[in-house]
Amino acid sequence: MNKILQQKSHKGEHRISICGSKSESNRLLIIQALYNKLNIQNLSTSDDTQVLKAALSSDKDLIDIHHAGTAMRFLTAYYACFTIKTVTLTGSERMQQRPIKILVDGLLQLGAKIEYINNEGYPPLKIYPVKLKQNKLNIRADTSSQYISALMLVAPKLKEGLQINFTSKITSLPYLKMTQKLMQNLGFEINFDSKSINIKPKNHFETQTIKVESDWSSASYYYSLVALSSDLKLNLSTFKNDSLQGDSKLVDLYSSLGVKTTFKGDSIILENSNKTPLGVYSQNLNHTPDLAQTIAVTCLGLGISCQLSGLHTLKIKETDRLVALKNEMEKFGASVQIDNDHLHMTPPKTLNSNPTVNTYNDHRMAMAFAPLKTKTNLIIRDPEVVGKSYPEFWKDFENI
Ligand SMILES: O=C(O)C1=C[C@@H](OP(=O)(O)O)[C@@H](O)[C@H](O)C1
Ligand SMILES: C=C(OP(=O)(O)O)C(=O)O
Repeated sequence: MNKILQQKSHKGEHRISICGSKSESNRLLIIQALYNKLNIQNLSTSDDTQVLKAALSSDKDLIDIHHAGTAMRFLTAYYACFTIKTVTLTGSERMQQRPIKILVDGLLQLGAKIEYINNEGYPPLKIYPVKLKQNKLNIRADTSSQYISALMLVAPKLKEGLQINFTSKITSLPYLKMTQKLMQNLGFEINFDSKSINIKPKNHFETQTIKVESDWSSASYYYSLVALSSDLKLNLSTFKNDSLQGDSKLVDLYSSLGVKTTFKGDSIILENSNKTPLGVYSQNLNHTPDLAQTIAVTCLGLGISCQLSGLHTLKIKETDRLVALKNEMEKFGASVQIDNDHLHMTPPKTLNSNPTVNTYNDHRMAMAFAPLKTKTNLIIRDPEVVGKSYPEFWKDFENI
């Protein structure tokens, strides 16, 4: 199948079919588990989706979700509200360093019973079956939007729905909008303003079929590749103009990095516009945190400086992505300064040509650096990490 999809067509375009969005898929799997009446097409093939799917159909007392952040957060809310037996929820060594206290405290306000097994504030968690008593909670939204999405997804199945009040600014906002729109498309009632979200209970759910759009975050590596290759034309499917995914902002973000996007049917065509970017590339990426690595590496390959902000969530992801980016971009000769929320990169005059890039168990480190293969002879360590979100990545990439 991939062979056919990836053939170079007669128009000189390389065609790639990217699997369904992992964020959309994982949200839909929770709704499917709660209502049993949802057919999902084009489900993500990512490891993160597969572990969530397996967990939701498991009757074991110990659930291990490996590196999957959304699975950890969504299942914490799911079990805290609906489990009928005590469950231990754990993950990889890194997952046990990724904070979850904000979500757990929110659930405790509803009357949930959750204990930390090792370190307070971090997985693994022991979650007990209880009857919840409250339908309102106050929660910070500035650390990870996943905590809020987790609560939104379980809310309509709670007897009285849920009122979520924010006690801080919201980070990664488009991911909350994705949860909201996806749920509204399925018929759930949600009111969302800058201070709160109110979700009405819903018991009756008609059988529905929904098709997951392909993953825009995965598409970012092809945007980078096109930005770094003057004569490459790619056809990526299946994408739409009115995406639920905030990372569709790639279209704008890369237009000033020399990539033109054309929507054609259910595909996007990417071409190098041959408009060389000028000066320093400055962006606040708070709405698109998963694109930070791709964009920083594109700028390095293009030989332009970047000043990226809005990055404070990067240090609690698969690895501390700010440190990882600094370490690895410096191997190419770049000068990189980071603080809690920023990354400033000045490229070298000439890229070092043989660095070995470490990937820190982070799929996005491997995929973000891959397009530099057009400019250097880099080696990427542990390339199989890409399975977390895009298991077919190397096959698709090498075919181009
Ligand atoms: O809800 C989601 O599907 C996601 C939200 C984001 O996390 P944060 O809200 O923690 O930034 C993003 O980085 C992650 O890859 C997926
Ligand atoms: C941060 C990510 O995933 P998660 O938080 O779900 O592990 C990601 O895919 O870049």
